[in-house]
Amino acid sequence: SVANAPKHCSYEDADIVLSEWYHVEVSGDSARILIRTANVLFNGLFDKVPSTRSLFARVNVANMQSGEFQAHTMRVMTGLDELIHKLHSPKVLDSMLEHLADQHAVRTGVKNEHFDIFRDVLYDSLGQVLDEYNPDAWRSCLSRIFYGIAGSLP
Ligand code: HEM
Repeated sequence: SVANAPKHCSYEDADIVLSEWYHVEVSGDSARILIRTANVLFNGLFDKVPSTRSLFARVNVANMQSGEFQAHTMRVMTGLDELIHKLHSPKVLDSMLEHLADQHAVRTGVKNEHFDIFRDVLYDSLGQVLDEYNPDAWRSCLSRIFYGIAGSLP
């Protein structure tokens, strides 16, 4: 709804997010960090709304260590990484968000509220993932991203 429309992700906010995210990318261990983070996010979602687990049956959520589920989590996290990298290019970002919105809209049972939960778990996890974490900048830019993907979901 309009009431949930995101705060502006300013150029300066995007700079902060990009430089703090850069730490993950140069760590030399980014794939593992991203998979671990994604598992925290999905476990957080499954704990709060257990019925969402079944949405990931196709990617073998029954075994979260499996290659299928890890490949899924890498698709999600590289997707997020690509979005973060486009925070300075709003037009490109919007078209990527639109594409992701379409990809999620076709998955019956995926709801806007699931993204709110996922987002809040992400806010809580970033402090452990990042060396430096400026929550205001991340909130301002991630709310733009989450609104773009999930704003039109039921
Ligand atoms: C930052 C947040 C997220 C990003 C960037 C993201 C990105 C993606 C991407 C790139 C795919 C693969 C699309 C494809 O190949 O068709 C995907 C699949 C999917 N996503 Fe998300 N996602 C996010 C959050 C969520 C959340 C919160 C849900 C909640 C239920 C969700 C549900 C799904 C489902 C059900 C699939 C299909 C899994 C399958 O392959 O069977 N996603 N997502």
